[in-house]
Amino acid sequence: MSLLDVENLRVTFPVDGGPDVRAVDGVDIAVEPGEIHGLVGESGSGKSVTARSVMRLLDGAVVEADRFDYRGEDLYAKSEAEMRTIRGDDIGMVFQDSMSALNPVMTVGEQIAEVVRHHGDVDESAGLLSELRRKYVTGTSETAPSWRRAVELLETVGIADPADVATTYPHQLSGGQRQRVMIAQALGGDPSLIIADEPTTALDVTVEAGILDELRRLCDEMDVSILLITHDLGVVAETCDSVTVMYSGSVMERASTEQLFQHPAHPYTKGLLRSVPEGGATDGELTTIPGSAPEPTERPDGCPFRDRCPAAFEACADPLPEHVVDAGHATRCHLYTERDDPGEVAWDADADIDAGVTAVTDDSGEPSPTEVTDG
Ligand SMILES: Nc1ncnc2c1ncn2[C@@H]1O[C@H](COP(=O)(O)OP(=O)(O)OP(=O)(O)O)[C@@H](O)[C@H]1O
Ligand code: NI
Repeated sequence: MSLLDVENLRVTFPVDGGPDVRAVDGVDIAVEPGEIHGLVGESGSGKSVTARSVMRLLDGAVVEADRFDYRGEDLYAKSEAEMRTIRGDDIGMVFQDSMSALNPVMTVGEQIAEVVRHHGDVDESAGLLSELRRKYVTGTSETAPSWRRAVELLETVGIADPADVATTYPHQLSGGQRQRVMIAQALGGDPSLIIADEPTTALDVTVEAGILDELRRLCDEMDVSILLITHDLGVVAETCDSVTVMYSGSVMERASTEQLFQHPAHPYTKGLLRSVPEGGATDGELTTIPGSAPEPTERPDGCPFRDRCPAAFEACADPLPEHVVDAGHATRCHLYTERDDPGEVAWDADADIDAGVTAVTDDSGEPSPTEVTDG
């Protein structure tokens, strides 16, 4: 059973006096126990909205899905009180912006200890008076189990001198250390799933590599699954077991990392892959595909990528089909569907896509759409 299993997720933001914004438009996503699953796509593709829908943190949005199971139970059937326990205890979250996610006037040790106490694994009196004493008089006693656990967690995420660091405030730490503190805090609830939304985007490459290693190690050693959101396929290559590629609110392709890199099926994936240099590391944005993604309100019918796709043809205006490439590997692309007209069956999708993608990245400038409609 998948740890997280979401089918046909649609998220709509009602807009006063304008068309509603359909930020996520039919997304399937599954995270298996013990894996790091990457959610990758350009800015605005709906990655963060998808992640926040798992935490049920989308105020004002209409969230619909055919299935929204976590550990086999419908998350959207839970009460708000049950959700509060799940957030933090069962599902931890790590954000890109550690400075605004952490409390500036509390020591980092205190912030981690608070999550540990909330989780309830430690035997400590937790009455209002002792909370007030901890917060405003002396802070958590350094002999308290929750404090000792906080120091342990800081050590777990690779912080040197954890006992000292625990007594510091967020602004006294580097960006990389703060990211590690947020991971330690997420671990404080002993979660089964950590959702990390671009956790390394603001960091330089060496610090980023250290944190990705840390996530990989936590997944392998601590039995925690991770949904890792990134716009960087280099990060996916280095860190993830499997991956979902999103574009403008839709899933374009799902595969194991190996399948995706060795046999990419969707023209969008192929375009993205061309932005990853040999060796996997990238220095940032995925920019080799000419043009930009449509706003949710200006999405064309059918495949949202068709205006930028070098292999697009008239069927791409029809609703996206799903094509199974291999076990665990699926793509949503009309190039792979059987065509109704028997006169047009000879169809070498790979050649067409490859030709199209080459045309797009050709030095000659403008993309030259491949003629694929005349069979
Ligand atoms: N509260 C909101 N109201 C209206 N539209 C929203 C809201 N939140 C997000 N959107 C829209 O939903 C779409 C998806 O946004 P989302 O933040 O999920 O993208 P993303 O893939 O995480 O991008 P990035 O890489 O920039 O973080 C965007 O077009 C965005 O403008
Ligand atoms: Ni985002």
